[in-house]
Amino acid sequence: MATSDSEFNPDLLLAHKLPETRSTYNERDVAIYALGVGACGQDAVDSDELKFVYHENGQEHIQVLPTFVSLFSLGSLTDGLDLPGFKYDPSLLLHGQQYIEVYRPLPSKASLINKVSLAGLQDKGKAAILEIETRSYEQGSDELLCMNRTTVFLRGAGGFSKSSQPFSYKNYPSNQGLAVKIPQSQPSAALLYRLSGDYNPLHSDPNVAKLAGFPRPILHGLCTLGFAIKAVIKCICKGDPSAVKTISGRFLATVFPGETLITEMWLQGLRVLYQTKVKERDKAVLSGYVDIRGLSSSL
Ligand SMILES: CCCCCCCCCCCCC/C=C/C(=O)SCCNC(=O)CCNC(=O)[C@H](O)C(C)(C)COP(=O)(O)OP(=O)(O)OC[C@H]1O[C@@H](n2cnc3c(N)ncnc32)[C@H](O)[C@@H]1OP(=O)(O)O
Repeated sequence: MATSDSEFNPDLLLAHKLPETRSTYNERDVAIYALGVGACGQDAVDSDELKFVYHENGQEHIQVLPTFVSLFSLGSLTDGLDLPGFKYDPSLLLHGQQYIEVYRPLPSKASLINKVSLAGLQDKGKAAILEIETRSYEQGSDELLCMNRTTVFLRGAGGFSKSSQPFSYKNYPSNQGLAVKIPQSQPSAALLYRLSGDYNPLHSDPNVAKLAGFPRPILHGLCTLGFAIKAVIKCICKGDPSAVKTISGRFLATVFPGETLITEMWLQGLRVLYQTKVKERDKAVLSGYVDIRGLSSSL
């Protein structure tokens, strides 16, 4: 029997090949990103952060925050995806989680090829949870630089399972997942962060935000993640971004630009557990972990 493209069809969906994307960046992009997640926002000569925006002390290259690689997972995808055999409303999409692995120190400029695949789909009844994996290779050397797994929470797209057991697909094993105050994000935080490439109007246009069910534009999840991981690098890694191996984060609640983010962290061996809260509402908005390569002996 023929099925229409909008009817749920797991065979069609899981066989669907997502297009490769390309990312090219330079030191200017790296610095704009760092400013967008608050680097030097409190102190323009902060010795832990100046290296992310400037050739401090004549250093040869600007250093790259590990969360910068999350930008490679966006590519052309922020405009939405046509998925055969699956129907969803892009205006109700929320970023649910981000998982990042960084395999080597990031160059301050590069051209990358991003291989994109569907890593998971789950029916949660009121929503569908879709996971997209992006493996980024340096053009020329074909060396794998990093991997992002992006979870999107598609409100209103659940309830598609055809049997009594909710549909659940994952192509990877499921065992993968001090207190510091960080500055108040500026009311313009989302407008600055979007210059790093996520132009979704949910973060800038009051009318689009209202249609999606929010009183005003909300902050990009990856901006909150960038603020949180920068705090972990400062407090636990002594400012060394190359100490970060893996990052995992789940977006628990929305953040509005201008709210104060507080990140708390706990060290368990080489894993840092962290939680970010909005101070004004005492609400947890992000939690997760960072796996680090080693600890400085003075910690
Ligand atoms: C098909 C389209 C693909 C497009 C391609 C996209 C590729 C890349 C694009 C990336 C995204 C770009 C757009 C960016 C948007 C943003 O940045 S939005 C801002 C950041 N995100 C947020 O602010 C979301 C904050 N979180 C929330 O508002 C809520 O947590 C929630 C997501 C609305 C869920 O809350 P709720 O409805 O109350 O869910 P629950 O009842 O608690 O749980 C139901 C089940 O869902 C699981 N779950 C809950 N939260 C998440 C989550 N964040 N991620 C993943 N899964 C989640 C939860 O465990 C429950 O499951 P079960 O336990 O099995 O029942």
